[in-house]
Amino acid sequence: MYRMAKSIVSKKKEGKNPIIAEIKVFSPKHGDLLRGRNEIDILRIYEEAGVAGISYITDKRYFRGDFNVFKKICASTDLPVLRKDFITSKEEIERTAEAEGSAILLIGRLLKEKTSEFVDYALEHELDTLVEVHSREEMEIAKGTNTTMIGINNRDISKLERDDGNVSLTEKLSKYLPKGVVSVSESGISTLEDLKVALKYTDAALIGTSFMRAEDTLNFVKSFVDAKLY
Ligand SMILES: O=P(O)(O)OC[C@@H](O)[C@@H](O)c1c[nH]c2ccccc12
Repeated sequence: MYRMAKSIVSKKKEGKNPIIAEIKVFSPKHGDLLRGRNEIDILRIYEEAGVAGISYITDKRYFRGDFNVFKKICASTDLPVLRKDFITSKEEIERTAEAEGSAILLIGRLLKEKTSEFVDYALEHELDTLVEVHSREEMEIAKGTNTTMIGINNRDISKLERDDGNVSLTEKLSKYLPKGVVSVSESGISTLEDLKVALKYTDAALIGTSFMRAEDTLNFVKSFVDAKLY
Protein backbone atom coordinates (compact mmCIF):
# COMPACT_ATOMS: atom_id res chain seq x y z
CA MET A 1 0.00 0.00 0.00
CA TYR A 2 1.07 3.54 -0.63
CA ARG A 3 1.30 6.48 1.76
CA MET A 4 -2.35 7.68 1.73
CA ALA A 5 -3.81 4.20 2.06
CA LYS A 6 -1.23 3.31 4.73
CA SER A 7 -2.02 6.45 6.71
CA ILE A 8 -5.74 5.61 6.74
CA VAL A 9 -5.10 2.06 7.94
CA SER A 10 -2.72 3.20 10.69
CA LYS A 11 -5.14 5.90 11.94
CA LYS A 12 -7.78 3.19 12.24
CA LYS A 13 -5.37 1.05 14.28
CA GLU A 14 -4.71 4.06 16.56
CA GLY A 15 -8.46 4.21 17.27
CA LYS A 16 -8.77 7.56 15.51
CA ASN A 17 -11.30 8.30 12.78
CA PRO A 18 -9.40 8.39 9.45
CA ILE A 19 -10.19 11.73 7.86
CA ILE A 20 -8.83 13.19 4.63
CA ALA A 21 -9.21 16.93 5.19
CA GLU A 22 -9.64 19.06 2.09
CA ILE A 23 -8.07 22.50 1.77
CA LYS A 24 -10.97 23.79 -0.32
CA VAL A 25 -10.65 27.49 -1.25
CA PHE A 26 -13.85 27.89 -3.26
CA SER A 27 -16.99 25.94 -4.02
CA PRO A 28 -19.55 26.53 -6.77
CA LYS A 29 -22.24 26.22 -4.09
CA HIS A 30 -20.84 28.29 -1.20
CA GLY A 31 -18.39 30.57 -2.98
CA ASP A 32 -15.23 31.70 -1.16
CA LEU A 33 -14.24 29.26 1.59
CA LEU A 34 -10.72 30.52 2.33
CA ARG A 35 -12.08 33.77 3.82
CA GLY A 36 -8.78 35.63 3.72
CA ARG A 37 -6.82 32.79 5.32
CA ASN A 38 -3.74 31.16 3.79
CA GLU A 39 -3.77 27.55 2.58
CA ILE A 40 -0.73 26.73 4.73
CA ASP A 41 -2.51 28.07 7.84
CA ILE A 42 -5.33 25.59 7.11
CA LEU A 43 -2.77 22.83 6.55
CA ARG A 44 -1.22 23.46 9.99
CA ILE A 45 -4.65 23.31 11.66
CA TYR A 46 -5.44 20.02 9.90
CA GLU A 47 -2.04 18.61 10.96
CA GLU A 48 -2.64 19.64 14.59
CA ALA A 49 -6.12 18.08 14.51
CA GLY A 50 -4.57 14.71 13.62
CA VAL A 51 -6.05 14.02 10.17
CA ALA A 52 -4.83 11.04 8.12
CA GLY A 53 -4.24 13.03 4.95
CA ILE A 54 -4.78 16.23 2.99
CA SER A 55 -6.78 16.84 -0.18
CA TYR A 56 -6.40 19.84 -2.49
CA ILE A 57 -8.37 20.64 -5.64
CA THR A 58 -6.13 21.99 -8.42
CA ASP A 59 -9.06 22.62 -10.81
CA LYS A 60 -8.98 26.35 -11.59
CA ARG A 61 -12.20 26.81 -13.53
CA TYR A 62 -14.85 25.72 -11.02
CA PHE A 63 -12.90 25.47 -7.73
CA ARG A 64 -10.26 28.23 -8.17
CA GLY A 65 -7.42 25.83 -7.44
CA ASP A 66 -3.78 26.47 -8.30
CA PHE A 67 -1.23 23.76 -9.11
CA ASN A 68 1.56 25.87 -7.56
CA VAL A 69 -0.36 25.90 -4.27
CA PHE A 70 -0.61 22.10 -4.51
CA LYS A 71 3.18 21.92 -4.92
CA LYS A 72 3.65 24.24 -1.92
CA ILE A 73 1.32 22.11 0.24
CA CYS A 74 3.18 18.91 -0.71
CA ALA A 75 6.51 20.58 0.16
CA SER A 76 5.16 21.84 3.51
CA THR A 77 3.86 18.66 5.15
CA ASP A 78 4.76 15.07 5.96
CA LEU A 79 1.11 14.08 5.59
CA PRO A 80 0.10 12.36 2.34
CA VAL A 81 -1.51 14.84 -0.08
CA LEU A 82 -4.23 13.90 -2.59
CA ARG A 83 -4.53 15.90 -5.81
CA LYS A 84 -8.13 16.38 -6.88
CA ASP A 85 -8.81 17.47 -10.42
CA PHE A 86 -10.60 16.34 -13.56
CA ILE A 87 -7.57 14.36 -14.75
CA THR A 88 -7.71 13.31 -18.41
CA SER A 89 -4.04 13.12 -19.41
CA LYS A 90 -1.10 11.00 -18.30
CA GLU A 91 1.08 14.13 -18.22
CA GLU A 92 -1.04 15.31 -15.29
CA ILE A 93 -0.19 12.07 -13.46
CA GLU A 94 3.51 12.73 -14.06
CA ARG A 95 3.17 16.35 -12.83
CA THR A 96 1.45 15.12 -9.65
CA ALA A 97 4.29 12.71 -8.90
CA GLU A 98 6.93 15.35 -9.71
CA ALA A 99 5.23 17.68 -7.21
CA GLU A 100 5.67 15.01 -4.54
CA GLY A 101 1.94 14.36 -4.31
CA SER A 102 0.99 11.05 -2.65
CA ALA A 103 -2.33 10.31 -4.32
CA ILE A 104 -4.37 11.32 -7.34
CA LEU A 105 -8.13 11.36 -7.95
CA LEU A 106 -9.26 9.52 -11.09
CA ILE A 107 -12.94 9.93 -11.94
CA GLY A 108 -14.48 6.77 -13.36
CA ARG A 109 -17.24 8.65 -15.14
CA LEU A 110 -14.68 10.85 -16.91
CA LEU A 111 -12.08 8.20 -17.82
CA LYS A 112 -14.49 5.28 -18.38
CA GLU A 113 -12.61 2.44 -20.18
CA LYS A 114 -9.31 4.36 -19.80
CA THR A 115 -9.59 4.28 -16.00
CA SER A 116 -7.61 1.05 -15.65
CA GLU A 117 -4.62 2.19 -17.72
CA PHE A 118 -4.58 5.53 -15.89
CA VAL A 119 -4.60 3.71 -12.55
CA ASP A 120 -1.67 1.52 -13.59
CA TYR A 121 0.25 4.56 -14.86
CA ALA A 122 -0.30 6.36 -11.54
CA LEU A 123 0.74 3.29 -9.54
CA GLU A 124 3.93 3.07 -11.62
CA HIS A 125 4.60 6.64 -10.43
CA GLU A 126 4.23 5.56 -6.78
CA LEU A 127 0.93 7.39 -6.42
CA ASP A 128 -2.07 6.05 -4.56
CA THR A 129 -5.13 6.16 -6.80
CA LEU A 130 -8.54 7.23 -5.56
CA VAL A 131 -11.00 6.10 -8.22
CA GLU A 132 -14.16 8.07 -7.59
CA VAL A 133 -17.60 6.56 -8.22
CA HIS A 134 -21.16 7.84 -7.92
CA SER A 135 -23.10 4.85 -9.25
CA ARG A 136 -23.14 1.04 -9.41
CA GLU A 137 -21.93 1.21 -13.04
CA GLU A 138 -18.97 3.40 -12.06
CA MET A 139 -18.23 1.04 -9.15
CA GLU A 140 -17.88 -1.76 -11.71
CA ILE A 141 -15.39 0.41 -13.63
CA ALA A 142 -13.38 0.91 -10.43
CA LYS A 143 -13.48 -2.81 -9.61
CA GLY A 144 -11.93 -3.54 -13.01
CA THR A 145 -8.77 -1.64 -12.06
CA ASN A 146 -5.80 -2.17 -9.71
CA THR A 147 -6.70 0.94 -7.72
CA THR A 148 -5.50 1.12 -4.11
CA MET A 149 -8.53 3.20 -3.08
CA ILE A 150 -12.15 3.73 -4.13
CA GLY A 151 -14.04 6.91 -3.25
CA ILE A 152 -17.83 7.01 -3.14
CA ASN A 153 -18.72 10.59 -3.98
CA ASN A 154 -22.03 11.28 -2.27
CA ARG A 155 -22.54 14.10 -4.76
CA ASP A 156 -22.81 13.96 -8.52
CA ILE A 157 -19.66 15.87 -9.50
CA SER A 158 -21.16 16.82 -12.89
CA LYS A 159 -23.72 18.91 -11.00
CA LEU A 160 -20.86 20.95 -9.45
CA GLU A 161 -22.36 20.78 -5.96
CA ARG A 162 -25.83 21.97 -6.94
CA ASP A 163 -27.17 18.63 -5.75
CA ASP A 164 -27.53 17.88 -2.04
CA GLY A 165 -25.67 14.59 -1.86
CA ASN A 166 -25.62 12.83 1.48
CA VAL A 167 -24.05 9.74 3.00
CA SER A 168 -27.02 7.53 2.09
CA LEU A 169 -25.29 6.90 -1.24
CA THR A 170 -22.26 5.55 0.66
CA GLU A 171 -24.56 3.11 2.45
CA LYS A 172 -26.16 2.09 -0.84
CA LEU A 173 -22.96 1.58 -2.88
CA SER A 174 -20.63 0.25 -0.17
CA LYS A 175 -22.04 -3.26 -0.48
CA TYR A 176 -20.44 -3.44 -3.94
CA LEU A 177 -16.95 -2.45 -2.76
CA PRO A 178 -14.26 -5.05 -3.51
CA LYS A 179 -12.16 -6.52 -0.71
CA GLY A 180 -8.58 -5.33 -0.22
CA VAL A 181 -9.22 -1.78 -1.39
CA VAL A 182 -9.25 1.21 0.98
CA SER A 183 -12.63 2.91 0.69
CA VAL A 184 -13.49 6.58 1.22
CA SER A 185 -16.82 8.37 1.62
CA GLU A 186 -16.58 11.82 0.05
CA SER A 187 -18.69 14.99 0.15
CA GLY A 188 -21.64 16.24 2.09
CA ILE A 189 -20.27 15.18 5.50
CA SER A 190 -20.94 17.98 8.00
CA THR A 191 -22.01 16.32 11.27
CA LEU A 192 -20.82 13.51 13.52
CA GLU A 193 -23.98 11.68 12.52
CA ASP A 194 -22.89 11.85 8.87
CA LEU A 195 -19.41 10.70 9.91
CA LYS A 196 -20.86 7.75 11.85
CA VAL A 197 -22.71 6.54 8.76
CA ALA A 198 -19.70 7.16 6.49
CA LEU A 199 -17.32 5.16 8.69
CA LYS A 200 -19.83 2.38 9.19
CA TYR A 201 -19.54 1.55 5.52
CA THR A 202 -16.10 2.87 4.43
CA ASP A 203 -12.57 3.12 5.86
CA ALA A 204 -12.22 6.92 5.72
CA ALA A 205 -14.15 10.15 5.17
CA LEU A 206 -13.08 13.03 2.91
CA ILE A 207 -14.38 16.39 4.16
CA GLY A 208 -13.93 19.89 2.79
CA THR A 209 -16.73 22.44 3.00
CA SER A 210 -17.89 21.87 6.58
CA PHE A 211 -14.27 22.09 7.81
CA MET A 212 -13.59 25.23 5.80
CA ARG A 213 -16.79 26.91 7.04
CA ALA A 214 -16.29 26.07 10.73
CA GLU A 215 -15.73 29.05 13.03
CA ASP A 216 -13.33 27.14 15.29
CA THR A 217 -11.70 24.92 12.68
CA LEU A 218 -9.20 23.19 14.97
CA ASN A 219 -11.73 22.02 17.55
CA PHE A 220 -14.31 21.17 14.92
CA VAL A 221 -11.87 18.96 12.98
CA LYS A 222 -10.49 17.48 16.22
CA SER A 223 -14.04 16.50 17.23
CA PHE A 224 -14.34 14.52 13.98
CA VAL A 225 -10.93 12.82 14.38
CA ASP A 226 -11.45 11.91 18.05
CA ALA A 227 -15.19 11.14 18.18
CA LYS A 228 -16.04 7.75 19.67
CA LEU A 229 -18.65 6.74 17.16
CA TYR A 230 -19.29 3.18 18.21
O1 LIG B 1 -16.91 19.95 0.38
P1 LIG B 1 -17.42 18.57 0.68
O2 LIG B 1 -18.93 18.42 0.52
O3 LIG B 1 -16.94 18.07 2.05
O4 LIG B 1 -16.76 17.60 -0.43
C1 LIG B 1 -15.33 17.46 -0.45
C2 LIG B 1 -14.91 16.70 -1.73
O5 LIG B 1 -15.46 15.42 -1.69
C3 LIG B 1 -15.35 17.43 -2.99
O6 LIG B 1 -14.72 18.68 -3.02
C4 LIG B 1 -15.01 16.65 -4.28
C5 LIG B 1 -15.20 15.29 -4.46
N1 LIG B 1 -14.79 14.94 -5.72
C6 LIG B 1 -14.34 16.05 -6.39
C7 LIG B 1 -13.83 16.21 -7.71
C8 LIG B 1 -13.44 17.49 -8.12
C9 LIG B 1 -13.57 18.61 -7.26
C10 LIG B 1 -14.08 18.45 -5.91
C11 LIG B 1 -14.47 17.17 -5.52
